Amino acid sequence: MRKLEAALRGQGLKGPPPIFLAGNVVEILFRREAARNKGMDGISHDIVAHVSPDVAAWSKLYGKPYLIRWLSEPRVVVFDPDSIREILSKQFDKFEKSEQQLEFVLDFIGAGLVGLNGNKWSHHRSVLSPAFHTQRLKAMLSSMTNCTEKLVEKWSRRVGHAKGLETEVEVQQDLKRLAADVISHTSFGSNYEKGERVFQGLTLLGVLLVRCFHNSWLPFFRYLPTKLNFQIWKLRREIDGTLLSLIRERRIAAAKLGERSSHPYGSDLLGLILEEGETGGKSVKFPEQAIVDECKTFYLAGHETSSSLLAWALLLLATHPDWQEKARAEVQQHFPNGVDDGETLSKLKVVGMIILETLRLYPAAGEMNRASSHDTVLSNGIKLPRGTGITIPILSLQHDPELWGPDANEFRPERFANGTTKACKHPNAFLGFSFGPRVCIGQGLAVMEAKVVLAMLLQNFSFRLSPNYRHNPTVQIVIQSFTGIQLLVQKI
Ligand code: HEM
Repeated sequence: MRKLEAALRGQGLKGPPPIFLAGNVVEILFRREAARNKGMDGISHDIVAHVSPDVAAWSKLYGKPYLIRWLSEPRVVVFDPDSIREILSKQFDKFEKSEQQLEFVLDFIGAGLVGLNGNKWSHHRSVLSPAFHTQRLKAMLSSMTNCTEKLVEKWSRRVGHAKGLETEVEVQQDLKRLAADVISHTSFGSNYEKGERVFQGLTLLGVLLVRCFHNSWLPFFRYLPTKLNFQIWKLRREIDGTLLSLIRERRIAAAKLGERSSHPYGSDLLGLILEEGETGGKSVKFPEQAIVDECKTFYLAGHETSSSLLAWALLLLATHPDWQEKARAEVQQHFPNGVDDGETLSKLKVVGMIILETLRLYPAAGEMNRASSHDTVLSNGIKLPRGTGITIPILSLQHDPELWGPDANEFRPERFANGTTKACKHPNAFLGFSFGPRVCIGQGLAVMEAKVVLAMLLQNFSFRLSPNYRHNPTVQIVIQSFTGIQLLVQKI
């Protein structure tokens, strides 16, 4: 690693001085925590220096790109969209996720799509992709509307029906519950209650693993027989056991149904994966543990990301009443009687632009990491020896005035009127769902969910900002508001 770092510094890359074992991790966490504890003055979408103060300060001090050390891994923080396109797409086969980057993911959800590289990754991706095709997702519309209906009822009870009545609601927490409900239903259909138990277990596991991560510069800490580790191991066994029993029940039910049904395993995500894994004509069968790990992956990748998007979208609509009105008018035009048709969702252009602009200003994933798996040269001349870590600072890139113009920190959904590639000076500067072969596999599901939820909420309520709201976006797995999002909600 020392040789590798010397080779990077030899090319003129500079960065903050690392400390023994921890590299720059402690300073990054410390800076982010200090910003979070301080909060922001007023509502501004110019949030890079607040959410990623390390990136804002070090890119000014050391230039772009700059060099950090994550524990023992030297990482280049890359800002230039051409280099990012090479890493994610053009030279895709030369970049993967390093063991160090994946340690937490593998401990948490095992070897699913997010945590795999190489041939294993491409096998999983080809088995899973058909489950996310638009036509199959449309079958999930009623799951999404049913879950959202429960939230509409809950808020209606709280707000009351009389005209002019307005109540403060902390929407972020409720939207997290809604997104968990949606992912439980879309993943497990009628077995969603068992699915919910799994997801509650995963939430606790995440908390325990973060505690464990704080000691991760002690070598082998994860393997020591500590009380914390025993708790983690037990919980992991329970979660996997529940998922395995679900899979076996489905297999028995499918064997009974035989050819009498077009989707004998069920038409939720679990059923579709089982169907593809068993009968999709793939040469290598999908083992049970792989399915277990993919179910956990959907939860990790699809829960907090979706709720982050929804919560920020409501905040932005509450603070931009003109866009709230435009979006509501569009929803009322295309869905006069509730959200009842998956085909028509594609007509929600304004809502679609609002979703993209929300993800640009408040991307759920604030950064992505890779490592070079071969000695590689980027077209700007930077040599990346094998094993070099790479950070792509999505948040910073999506707020860069040089790419997005002087209004980069303003909410202007119309910039997406002609799609993501025409929204700014570089066709690949929007990274909300990433791009290239590892583009978010759940993008279609996430956008469909966001459209359904926003449409139903706009049909039923109007939103204004509560004076109790304090703007404090921060990274806690995803970018979310540290103290929730308080809105004044009125029934319409
Ligand atoms: C607003 C919601 C979402 C956002 C913003 C989002 C964003 C992203 C991003 C940026 C990546 C690339 C990460 C990387 O390469 O390091 C990704 C990958 C992924 N996402 Fe999403 N995601 C969302 C919803 C979902 C949903 C609902 C699911 C599934 C149910 C999902 C499943 C995945 C998976 C499995 C990957 C890994 C793909 C691979 O490596 O082949 N995501 N997502």
